[in-house]
Formats: sequence, structure tokens, C-alpha cells
Amino acid sequence: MTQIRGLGYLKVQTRDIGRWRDLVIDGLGFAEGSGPDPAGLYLRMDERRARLALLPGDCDRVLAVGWEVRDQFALAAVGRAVEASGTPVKVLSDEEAAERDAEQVITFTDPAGIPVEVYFGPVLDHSPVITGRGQRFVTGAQGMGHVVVPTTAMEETVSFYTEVLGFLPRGAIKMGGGRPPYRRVRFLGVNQRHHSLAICPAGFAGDPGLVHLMVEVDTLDAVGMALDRVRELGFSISSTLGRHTNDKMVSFYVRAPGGWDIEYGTEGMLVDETHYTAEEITADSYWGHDWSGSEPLATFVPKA
Ligand SMILES: Cc1ccc(O)c(O)c1CC[C@@H]1C(=O)CC[C@]2(C)C(=O)CC[C@@H]12
Ligand SMILES: [Fe+2]
Repeated sequence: MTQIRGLGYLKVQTRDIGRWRDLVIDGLGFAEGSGPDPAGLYLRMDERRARLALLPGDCDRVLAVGWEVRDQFALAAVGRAVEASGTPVKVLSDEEAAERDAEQVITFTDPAGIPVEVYFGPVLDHSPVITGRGQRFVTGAQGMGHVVVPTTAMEETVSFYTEVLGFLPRGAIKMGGGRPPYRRVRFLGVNQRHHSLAICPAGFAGDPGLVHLMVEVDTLDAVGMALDRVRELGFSISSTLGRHTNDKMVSFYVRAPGGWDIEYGTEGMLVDETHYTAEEITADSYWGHDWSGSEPLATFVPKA
């Protein structure tokens, strides 16, 4: 069994905080939170001080994918497993952990090159979460949502998350049809959310190091209103509204500054591990999810 309880937070560096503010606050209705960098933009979804942190910088890239564990004992177990796998682990100072609103944090780099942080003891903000459309973000036992990361080292990345960190396989989809050897996007879960992580084969995986972040809200109306608003604000819709075949989520994808997407959805299923087996889907959606208007992902475009 995995020690990891869910996706906890995501920290991203960006060249365009202003446009991010339009997208996440005005467009998607995140509540503004607080954090250590006065130039940063911190977004709340729930009682946590910040789930999504955007920090200004000279390029767009992921600074940390944060995974939450129950307590100090679970954190120690994860640290031991990662060290034993041959990946060096750094224990952050109390100051560095406080900056992340956690009691203790360990960090390491996964085989995809993604900076990973595992932590326990998130700091809460008990003030009301005033979201843009009165929507509630679905977090709690399902964590913040899911992230999709690109990798040029598919086998190593998948075995690291499954065999070292204990993520559970939650199925796959073959990319681009074709013949063996197939390339599959693999979905991995740690709680009742169908997937908290998906790993996507990439020919090139540089900045930003993310394909998308999915956040879930409690009503279809909130999804529809967010879709209208981000279009009004001039954001590019990478994929139209549709319902996925694996997690049953109804979502759309909007292009964020930095060349990756935010997936905004509702009605995700809950996995019951007493019956679940890892399935391979043959279509990404029952209906919708038209990607034909998508601008290319920065991740798959080699830098000059
Ligand atoms: C298929 C699927 C199920 C659940 C999700 O949350 C979800 O984001 C997806 C889409 C994954 C999506 C895909 O299937 C086709 C290839 C895509 C577009 C990519 O290149 C990244 C995301 C991939
Ligand atoms: Fe997704």
C-alpha cells in the first residue's frame, strides 16, 4: 500500500503572473490565498493556505509537484524507499518546510526530471473559501486533482511511481493507435480519485514539465460558467467539453501561459479498490473533447 494520500499542491514558475491571475481567479474562480513570496500568486481551493502557487521567473516550468502523506512516520517510510531505490533525497529545513505550509518536506527528482516534494502536516487557513462562482472544489480525500507529466523515460518513470512510491495502476490508453511496441499514457492513483497522476510518453520533455493539471468542481454549471468566462477572457480552449471514458469526468481543457493546460471538470467517479482492475480504454471520451483547435504543447516542442 502506498503511503501517499493524494496530490497536495503544485508550484509553478511563470513569466506571466498577470495572465495567470486572469485565468485562475477571474476565469476558473479559484480563491486567492497567501504565501511567502509577495510577488507570487497563491490560489486556494479549500482549507489549505494554497494548493496552486505561481512564482514569477524567466521561464515557465514546474517547480514542485507536492504529494501528501499522513504523518512523520509515513514520510520517513517514503524517504527510505526513495533512498533505497538509488534516488537521493533531501530533507528540507524547518524554514523551507514553513514556506511550503507543511511541517516537514522531503524532495527528490523523479526519472522524468520532475521536482517532487513529499510532505506531512499541511497548514490550514480557516477563513471562508470564497470562490468565483460559489463553486466548491472537490478535494479532501481525493486530493487536489491530478497532474499529467511528460517523460522520455517511460518505463523508469512508471516503475518509480508504482514500485517505489506505491502508486496503483489505474489503466492506460494507447497513443496514436499503430502497432507494437505501443506507446501508452498510464494512469496512476493513490485514493478514490481515478488518477492523481498520468504519465505520458514524450519525444522531448523540457519546460514546462507538465501536460496538464486537473481540478474538479462540484457542479456542471460551474464548469460551463468557467468555460464561458475563459473564452471571454481570450484564452485558447485546447479541448472542448467532453466526458472521459475512464474517470467519467466531464471537463474542458484551457491553455495556460507557459504552454500547458488546466483541465476543469466535474462528476469524476470514485474507484472502489475491492472490485477495480486496471483497464485499457480505446477512446479518451464518450463524446466531446475535440482537441483539433489545440495549440501544440510546449513540452513536445524542442527548445531552439
Ligand atoms: C484519456 C484521458 C482520461 C482522463 C483524463 O483526465 C485525461 O486527461 C485524458 C486525456 C489524456 C490525453 C489523451 O488521451 C490523448 C493524448 C493527450 C492529449 C496528450 O498528449 C496529453 C493528454 C492526453
Ligand atoms: Fe486529465
